Parts: sequence; C-alpha cells; structure tokens
Amino acid sequence: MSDEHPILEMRDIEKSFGAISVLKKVDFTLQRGEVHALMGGNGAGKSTLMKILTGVYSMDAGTIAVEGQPIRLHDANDAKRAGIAMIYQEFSLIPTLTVGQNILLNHEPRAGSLFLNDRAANRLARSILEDLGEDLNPNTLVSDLSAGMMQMVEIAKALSQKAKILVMDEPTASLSEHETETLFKIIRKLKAAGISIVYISHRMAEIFELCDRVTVMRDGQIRMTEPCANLTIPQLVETMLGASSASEFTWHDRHKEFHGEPLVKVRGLAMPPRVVDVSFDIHPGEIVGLAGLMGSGRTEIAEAIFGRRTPAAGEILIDGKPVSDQKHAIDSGIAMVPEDRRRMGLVLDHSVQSNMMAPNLDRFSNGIFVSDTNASGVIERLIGRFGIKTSSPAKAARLLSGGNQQKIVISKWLIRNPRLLILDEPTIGVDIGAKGEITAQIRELADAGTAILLISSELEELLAVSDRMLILHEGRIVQNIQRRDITSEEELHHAVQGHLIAQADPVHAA
Ligand SMILES: Nc1ncnc2c1ncn2[C@@H]1O[C@H](COP(=O)(O)OP(=O)(O)OP(=O)(O)O)[C@@H](O)[C@H]1O
Repeated sequence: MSDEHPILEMRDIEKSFGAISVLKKVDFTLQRGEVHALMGGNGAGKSTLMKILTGVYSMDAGTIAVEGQPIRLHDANDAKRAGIAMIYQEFSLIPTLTVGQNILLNHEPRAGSLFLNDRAANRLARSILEDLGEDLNPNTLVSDLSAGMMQMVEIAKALSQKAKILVMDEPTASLSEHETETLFKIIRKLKAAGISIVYISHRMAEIFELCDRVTVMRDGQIRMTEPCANLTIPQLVETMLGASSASEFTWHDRHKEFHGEPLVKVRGLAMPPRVVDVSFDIHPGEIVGLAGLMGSGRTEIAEAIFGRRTPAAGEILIDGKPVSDQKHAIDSGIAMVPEDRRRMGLVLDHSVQSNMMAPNLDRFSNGIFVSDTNASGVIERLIGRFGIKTSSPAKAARLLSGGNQQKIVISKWLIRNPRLLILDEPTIGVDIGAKGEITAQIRELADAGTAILLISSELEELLAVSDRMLILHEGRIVQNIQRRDITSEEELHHAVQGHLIAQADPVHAA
C-alpha cells in the first residue's frame, strides 16, 4: 500500500443518540507510526468516535479510509479485518485460559486446519511477546498475571491478528508506575515498527511524554489537532475546557497539626496473603494518602475499615469501638467511594438523580440536609458544580460517558459530610476540570472535620492533597511521611520507588 496516505482518515463523522448530537462533522487522521492523543472533557465524544472506528457503533454520516482505501464498518469483525484493534483492559481476556490460548482465541481459521493448535499458538505468542521485549511464558494462566501483563497479552493478541491501528482507552488507569514505564517502552517499539496508536488519556504528563500529536474534542467537535511539541499544558487545558481554568492540583500546607484522640485506629491488621501487619491512625480533619502498587492490599485495607471484609487478625476502632460490619460502619459515619465504581457504586439502569440521592435519602427526608433546598435543587447544583454531562437528571446512568458516571459516584458521597471518607482511586477516568473540583472538595471536607483516607496510584494526586502519606509494601506500612517534609515530586518518587519497584511484576519476580 502507498505511504502517501495517512494510515487512517475519518472525515465528517456524525453521530446522534436520539435527538442528541454527540459527534458533529468530526475529522481525525492518523499517520503511520504515530502515537496520537485523543483528549477532551468527560462526555466530549472520544469513546463514541472510537466505537465507530472499531465497528461497535455505526455512524450516521461520514467516511473512513485506511491507507487511502474507503472502508465500511458494519461490525467489529470488519474493523478487525481492516487492521483496527481496541486494546481493552483485562476484562476481555479469559482468566482460566493460558496466555497462548487467549491469543489464539478468535483467530480466523487457517487453510488446512480449522484452528491454530496450542503449540502453534504458543509459538506465535512467544515470538510476538519476544518482539515486544516480554519474556512471558505462553503457558501462564491469565488469572496469574498482573494488570500490566494482561494488557501486554491484549496487545500481543491484536498484533497476532495483524492490527496496524491500535486504540488504547486510558491504558494506564490500572497500572502501577513501573508497569506504566513498561507499557511506554512497548508503545515506542510498536511505533518504530510502523504501528499507529490512538491514545486516550486524561493524564497530561503521559501525553507530553509519549504522543506525537494531540487532538482535542469538546462537545462532539474537534477543537484542535497539533504536534505536542507546539503546546503547553495550560494551552491544552484551555482548549479542552473552553476557558482558562486553573486546576486545583497543587498542594498548599493547611498548617494543621493532628494531635489528640484519633478517629480511626487500625491495629495489627492482617488479611493474608497481601496484608500482613498494618497499623495506623487517622485524626478528624486529616487527609492520609495510602500509596502502594495495585495488588499491594490497599483496597483490602479500605474494605476492612468499611466493614465489608473481616480481617484474619487485628482490629479497627472508630471512636474507640470496633467496626463490626458495613451497616455499623455506615452508621458510624464512614463512607467509601469504591475503585470499581461501575459495579459497586452505581445502579446503571437508575437515573442520575436517583443514584445521587441513594446514600442521602435520610438527609433529604428529615430535612437536616441543606436547609432551604429540596432534592432536585441540590442535585442540579451538584451536576453543575462537577460538570456532569447529562441532558437531564432523569437520564439513565448507563447512557452517560464513563467519566461522568465516575463523577456521580464521587459527588454523591462528597455531599454527605461523612466523618471518615475513604476514596479509592477517585480521579481515574475523570477529566482535568473535575479532578481540580474533586481535590478542592476533599480539602473542604477535611477543613470541616472529615477524616480522609485517599488511595491513589498517582503520586501527583497524593502530593496534591495529603497531609501525610503511608507507603505500603509487602503487607506492611514501611514509611509514614509528612507531606510538608517533601519538597518536590522527585523526592517522593525517591522515597517510594525503591519499595514499589521491588514488588512490581509478580510474574517476572516469580
Ligand atoms: N448509547 C448511548 N446512548 C445515549 N447517549 C450516549 C450513548 N453513548 C454515549 N452517549 C452520550 O454521548 C456523549 C459522549 O460520550 P462519550 O462516551 O463518547 O464521551 P467520552 O469523551 O469518551 O467521555 P469520558 O472521558 O467520560 O469517557 C455523552 O454525553 C454520553 O452521554
């Protein structure tokens, strides 16, 4: 095929859902070997555009050409045949099958034999993984892999199907720092091999580190396509949000000392195999960040405090009394925003409004909530404050973009004024405007006396709001760092990196 044409040209793409126009004459091009960032606020239309490209949705109008040849995409198989692949996170792999078998799945039958056999699949898997620089045994069960390795298998699977265009939607959302570095190395290799990548992310630093060009969408339209080298972060944020909006993502010392009786006391907590012996306190009004890798036991600790998990040993005391179960935890004023918000935090078929009201019904009904307001007034203000993009509060939550679903779950707990709020990865998938808003809300709550336990894989986020940071490693708290003792992000990287890298990559370490 000729090199004169871009590998991909999408022209005048239009898409409406009912009366709502979600894509308006969108143009998007991708060059061979390019890593092209697709950015935009929650609900801007990024996923919809990529679902059209991967054959999941059909477009209402427009044209798509691959290497100059017009193509028609009726379903996902058409996209696959055109060399277009979406890299899903772990969810699309079958955990009970091996790496080789997963790569073999969905392969078109070859001449002579109906399917590739296991040995052939393993050979293919091994050679692709070696090309990617990954020394992973194809006989390994997928359920034994870390999130990062699963993603690697997804990429290998796409390459085995001769994909030329890879779409990655927030690929680092569930990766540790170390796994992210590995992914970036692989993306650079793919690029050098002429593979083209559409890279969706809300993380600015990644875009500037990795991408050649960036396209910004807002309200279903393309607002800008530029080489990253010509841009600064503030310019990018302004184009995305439509106005200069200072993000509240910088730390300021709250000049508070936390002495006296803690609200939460965790003592000798053990939940084998991950949590061995964990003890810490949180005082009213204190923001404590918990750092550690995915799989280091952070979520288990959070769930134990929330009464959702029974520890094998140790105790958790709120106001000096042990937490017995989740009902008791909620009655004691503990709230938790779970990491897996789509599954645990939302009823997808219910409306935006009923989802937001669910944990707050008591407040709406007995009138101690916000004095002069009724529920819908409060909900509408929240929708405005968090920039939740929905045509109406009555819309079903499932029809909102991923980032907007996240905002619903977070906002409904933030308005509750809990005594202890546990936030597990609160800003994954959330756009930069809302990140600033969530950060500001966390501070406001803490200033009013709420104790906060913040779990985050993003050091930047921990640094922005924590008063104190706990580093979790091999089931124990190995460091307890006062935020004000850290003068730069690099310093925290140095402080935590030794521990984090040592425990990364469980498969390789085994
Ligand atoms: N199946 C659907 N039915 C109705 N509306 C939909 C549907 N899918 C998406 N939308 C709407 O289309 C708009 C664009 O959503 P899309 O998922 O493309 O946004 P996005 O840019 O990917 O956002 P995010 O960063 O939050 O993932 C949103 O307002 C969303 O509510």
